[in-house]
Amino acid sequence: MKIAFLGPEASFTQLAAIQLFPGEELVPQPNILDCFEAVEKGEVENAVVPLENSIEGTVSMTLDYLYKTPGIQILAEAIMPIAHHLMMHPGSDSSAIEKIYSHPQALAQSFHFLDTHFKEIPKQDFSSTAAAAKYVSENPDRNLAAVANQFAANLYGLKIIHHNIHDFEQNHTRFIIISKSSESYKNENLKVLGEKSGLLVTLPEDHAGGLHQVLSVFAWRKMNLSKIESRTLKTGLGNYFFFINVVGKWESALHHNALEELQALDAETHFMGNYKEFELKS
Ligand SMILES: O=C(O)C(=O)C[C@]1(C(=O)O)C=C[C@@H](O)C=C1
Repeated sequence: MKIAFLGPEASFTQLAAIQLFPGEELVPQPNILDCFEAVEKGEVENAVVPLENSIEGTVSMTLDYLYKTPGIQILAEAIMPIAHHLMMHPGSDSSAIEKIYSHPQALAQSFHFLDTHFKEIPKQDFSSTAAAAKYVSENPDRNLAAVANQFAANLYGLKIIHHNIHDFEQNHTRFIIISKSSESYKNENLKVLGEKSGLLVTLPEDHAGGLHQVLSVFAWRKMNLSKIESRTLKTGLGNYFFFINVVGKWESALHHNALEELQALDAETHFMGNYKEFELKS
């Protein structure tokens, strides 16, 4: 089985993919869009992408492509502890850092540390923490630094100059397995933390109480929502879709006619799947 992941090697997403698909062929992708396209084109069976972080919140590119890519299902979620370190080429001068590179999520999760200690040093977004580490290792003649994990430091031969620079100790990222199939994902080696369903809902034309109507579909059925997040449709200010998580198993008739009721409200609804949440090691 081929699995796409946000690469290159030693990205946090790869660390998640290795635990989710031990022994399978992992195919690194330059960015999150490429992961979705690889699944959509059938180049791979599944992909692992980051969805949300406990410090910085949702990875907006993932949410956007969940909405935009037709026929995508979520097969599972996986929660992994995240530790960011600041690293440089061993021969570089850590007192004269020229620029700090990393994924925007990693820079944001380490914002206070970087603003306190390296306020004047320019930061630059990269497609992943591992890509930033790889770039720093390929430019030993400049005093560059990357925010990445221990595996990236080892793989790309970088020296960690500051450990655990993420601003909050409890730092976890939620990854999802995306696929065009809806077959259930199982992994006996991972602890199951819970179960939920994901829905993407676009409200009927903007009218007072529209969101209330949508939420009431869940409320009177006593469907517990663990997340509801609005995200711009990019069709103009104030136009949103909502990503909604319903806790627990997606029961039979009761929950299914919730989808019919949402459609009846002209709330465009995509059911992304009923899936388990697994615990990963860092
Ligand atoms: O850049 C990486 O290494 C990734 O796997 C992406 C990502 C993310 O987008 O959230 C994954 C975990 C961390 O939160 C930091 C970055």
